[in-house]
Amino acid sequence: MHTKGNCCCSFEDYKLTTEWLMNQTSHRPKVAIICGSGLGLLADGASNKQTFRYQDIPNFPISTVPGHDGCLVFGTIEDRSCVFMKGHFHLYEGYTLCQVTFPVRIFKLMGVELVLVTNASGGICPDFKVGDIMIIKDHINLPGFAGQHPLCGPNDERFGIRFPCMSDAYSKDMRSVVVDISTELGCSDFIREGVYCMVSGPNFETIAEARMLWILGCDSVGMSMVPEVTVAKHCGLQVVALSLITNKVSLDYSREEKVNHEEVLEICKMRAELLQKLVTSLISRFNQQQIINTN
Ligand SMILES: O=P(O)(O)O[C@H]1O[C@H](CO)[C@@H](O)[C@H]1O
Ligand SMILES: Nc1nc2[nH]cnc2c(=O)[nH]1
Repeated sequence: MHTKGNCCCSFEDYKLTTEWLMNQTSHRPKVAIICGSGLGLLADGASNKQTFRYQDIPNFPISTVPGHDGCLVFGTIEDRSCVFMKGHFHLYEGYTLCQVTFPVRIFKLMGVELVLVTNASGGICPDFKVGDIMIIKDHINLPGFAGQHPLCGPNDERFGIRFPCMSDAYSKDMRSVVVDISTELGCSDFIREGVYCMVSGPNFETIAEARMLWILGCDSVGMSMVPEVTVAKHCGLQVVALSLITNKVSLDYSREEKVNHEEVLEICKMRAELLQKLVTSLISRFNQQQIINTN
């Protein structure tokens, strides 16, 4: 791999990994599901599964965070091939954003059309409760403001244009499908919509930082997803993103609770089944409505 700006992967690196995977599996997924912290269980609902450990896939980074299994699972849901990332990558692990987003371009080259991202985040909006699921309607790329952006460096036109538009990263139509499905599943009480802010982590927020994020318009905060969504949008993939509110972020100096990663994983376990139902129904609805090309 060569390095230029934040970019450390060449088109040949992406091609090599894609060809390797396509030679190993007959699955040709149209949907990729990126499972956030503790949410790898989302893959359990698929059948005809074929699993690859990240360390066995050429050029793939390796997961180092508890709650991220570190494997790519191909499987079918409602007769459609999907690919699940059980665990994704973070800046705080020491990866470049090129490495963090590497799988997204592999999905693109494999023929994926829709990326469904899940993650865990802290609720800033005081109305949010632990266990709520926030449909992401927009994001703030805080590391991006400081130049930590996955598209910095030479632009490869084979993936997308130099200056991509991000104002429609999370399509309204897709978001309304999620709302409809949650009503059908009887879980609309847990569903919220809001703005996710990415910070680099790995520390959780100070109270002053949390207050600043609330003033800036953020409803929840986490340490992932925005680079993957940015790269997905850049290469023309559709995106749906769901964030599980695993804790309430303290905006008040008198609050005694202290957040920790174990609590985050515990809440993910508690909501995994519901999220799995939601994801499965979403994939089947997208198929029915031919939001995903069925060829
Ligand atoms: O965004 P995901 O990986 O779901 O997880 C969130 O939870 C972890 C902290 O507990 C961080 O990795 C944060 O980003
Ligand atoms: N930055 C951040 N990431 C999280 N992931 C889960 N909860 C949180 C949180 O409160 N803050």
